[in-house]
Amino acid sequence: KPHQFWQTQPMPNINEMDKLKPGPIQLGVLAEVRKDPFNLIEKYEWFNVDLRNEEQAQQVYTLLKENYVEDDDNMFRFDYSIEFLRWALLPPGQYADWLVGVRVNQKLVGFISGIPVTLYIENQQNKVKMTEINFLCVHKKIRSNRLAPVLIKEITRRVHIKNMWQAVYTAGIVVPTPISQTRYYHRSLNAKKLIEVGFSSLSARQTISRQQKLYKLPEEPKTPGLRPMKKKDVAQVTKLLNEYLKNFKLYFKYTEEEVKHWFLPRKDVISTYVVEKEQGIVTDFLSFYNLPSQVINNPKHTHLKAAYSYYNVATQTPIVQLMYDALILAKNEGFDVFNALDIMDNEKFLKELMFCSGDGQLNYYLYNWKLEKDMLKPEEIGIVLV
Ligand SMILES: COc1cccc(CC(=N)NC(=O)c2cccnc2OC2CCNCC2)c1
Repeated sequence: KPHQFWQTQPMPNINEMDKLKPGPIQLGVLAEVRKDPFNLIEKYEWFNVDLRNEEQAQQVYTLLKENYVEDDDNMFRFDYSIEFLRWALLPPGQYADWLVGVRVNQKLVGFISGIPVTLYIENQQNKVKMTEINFLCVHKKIRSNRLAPVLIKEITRRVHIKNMWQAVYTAGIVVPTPISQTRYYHRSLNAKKLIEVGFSSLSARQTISRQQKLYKLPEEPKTPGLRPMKKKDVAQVTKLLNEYLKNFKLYFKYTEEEVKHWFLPRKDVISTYVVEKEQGIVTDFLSFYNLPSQVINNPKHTHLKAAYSYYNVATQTPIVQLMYDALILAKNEGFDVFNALDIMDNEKFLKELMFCSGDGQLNYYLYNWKLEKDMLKPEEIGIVLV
């Protein structure tokens, strides 16, 4: 039924692709935006989640832990921590009513989030203030009550009220109309565990010890001057990042405030390492975020520890060497696997560093915007969603 709902939304559908001109599909009229929330079915009520409140944060954590995205074989489910959710959903400029919950008898049964972003689309002229949507989740027990479309419409209304008319989001499923279909790759760090949890499998000729040898990594990174990012690096990292992202057709521009929020290391959430040369010059940096998955039923392991490639900028260090060091650092931080999409320059290191392609794809979506061409290639995507 998704297509029924999505046909009602300002997303280009196949046959009208060619006659729309690039830019907003529908022009928003602030005066016409509904001032009151959409109606909910009996006993359901809207609830703005305050993630700073421990109890409310616990409610979101538990809803996601038990009901959020699973892999295609329903063997793993994302298990975002509370500290991760605070990082992801309380960035500078956040709006209190963009963390949208639905409750029944004080229990959280539905959620959707938005954060304010400024997205550059296909060139410097199209600098669009919009929302990044994430964490759409409805409790398994009340699926097909058509709650998801209401959550989407309600957060759309709350974004429109702020005079913003576009959104960016990702999804594993294909609904009208992806702007890019990216593929995900994973690099084994702990071969034995990946086999024990069923993430990897052995072919006839492979053995666990052969796999461990194949994916073995040095104890320490190779690049001289590689160290955890500190506050004093913020200005240089901001310059490096903004300069690098201009190479792509879809990217955010970061203030120093935003770089502080998104890149300063947070234990068990985000790891960022910089390469510092003589006189304190920072020439490169790498970053990855911590998103464990619950192993749904496994006698030996409850979780898969996964690091996800975030933003990596290599101006002096070869990208393959920088990412090889990322693998070593992630291994030393205790991760079992390192995941990456084939976006930005990732193709340059995926094969050489022995990443295997995953069985699914991650689709990028832009709400209410027609691109010059219908799709962007993955290597033209310069944004990473968590
Ligand atoms: C291994 O445990 C999993 C638990 C749930 C889903 C998946 C497969 C999957 N859907 N993976 C991704 O979407 C993915 C693969 C590589 C890099 N980033 C990704 O997703 C990120 C970005 C989008 N929001 C979720 C996290 C795997």
